[in-house]
Amino acid sequence: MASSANGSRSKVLLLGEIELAHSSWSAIASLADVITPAATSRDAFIAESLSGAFEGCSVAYRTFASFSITGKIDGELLDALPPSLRFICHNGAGYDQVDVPACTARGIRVSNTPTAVDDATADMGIFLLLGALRNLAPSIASLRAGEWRGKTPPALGHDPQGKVLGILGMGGIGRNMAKKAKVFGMEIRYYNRTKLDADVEQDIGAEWVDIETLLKESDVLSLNLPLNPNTRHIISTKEFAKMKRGITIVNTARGAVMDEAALVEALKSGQVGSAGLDVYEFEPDVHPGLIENPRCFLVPHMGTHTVETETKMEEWAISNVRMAIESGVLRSVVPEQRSL
Ligand SMILES: NC(=O)c1ccc[n+]([C@@H]2O[C@H](COP(=O)([O-])OP(=O)(O)OC[C@H]3O[C@@H](n4cnc5c(N)ncnc54)[C@H](O)[C@@H]3O)[C@@H](O)[C@H]2O)c1
Repeated sequence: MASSANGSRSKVLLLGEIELAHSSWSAIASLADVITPAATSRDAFIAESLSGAFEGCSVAYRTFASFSITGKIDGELLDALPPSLRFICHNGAGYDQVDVPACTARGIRVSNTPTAVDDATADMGIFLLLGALRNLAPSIASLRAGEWRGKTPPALGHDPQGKVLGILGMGGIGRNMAKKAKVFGMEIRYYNRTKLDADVEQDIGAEWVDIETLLKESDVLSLNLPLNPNTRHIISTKEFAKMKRGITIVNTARGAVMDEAALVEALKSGQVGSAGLDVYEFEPDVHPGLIENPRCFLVPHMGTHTVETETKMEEWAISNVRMAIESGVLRSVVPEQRSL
């Protein structure tokens, strides 16, 4: 049976719910004691931790939704958690809710769930791309309001065929989306910090361009890069001004990689023709300028919201918990900690 350094049974802190992978989680519960916080707010969580409730926990499993209990996993929170904590297993590909440098400074390793999310999030990207290009939001609303196509006919949409799709951030989701967009007859360009190997580029059928060219030549721009201090507001007023007038913007990454207020202005002026958005800068609040704009095709952060993908993500995150308990290593440590 897995045990901690002092020979006692391992303890796992469960932050959030297990929704689907119940039998894999039961197997964890047979290996380790599972501690669940009673707190429902950050202040109460910190107080509960300081009272010793999580003493001896070496691994934490956390969900995106557990942010409502703990807030950001930052230095303040880590200082309140017991020094026994060595691993944080995040259920999600994007881990901007976790301050990785603060974890690294305390010797805590962080994992995420790469690849498990690729198909579902890229599918959502394609759905938003088509919905925004085809200008579907007003007709969906008018039909539901019992007005068929509305009081005035909806504006004509655009076809994806022959359009340039620019992908900013060509990781797992970007590459998956590129392949799917190709089937719709789109020409794929991308900018990534590191250029893909030539054989991968050829397999996907995508051409690397610098970021200026990507902004200037894309008919549709899809944001697929992580949110971190380098990428926050990577797209704002200055970048919109460099784009083709009437561009379509798709964002399934994180709201704050784009300056949402600047997007609202660019939509108002017509510089941005339409937007398909899954993510927002201040979730769950959505800028009223997006909600009231009929050229915005909006969904509420539904990228991975399928039985199959949520199951895969939970299984993946749980496999990190299991490896941490059994072998003291993580299956998928986040890129920033790979060289440590
Ligand atoms: N909407 C959703 O439900 C949902 C689901 C999964 C992931 N996401 C978001 O999508 C993001 C991408 O996910 P992924 O699995 O493809 O990640 P990934 O790590 O596989 O790919 C991200 C890519 O972005 C590149 N990148 C990083 N900084 C860059 C920069 N400044 N300029 C250009 N490229 C840069 C990286 O080199 C990498 O290739 C995640 O970080 C997450 O925030 C959202």
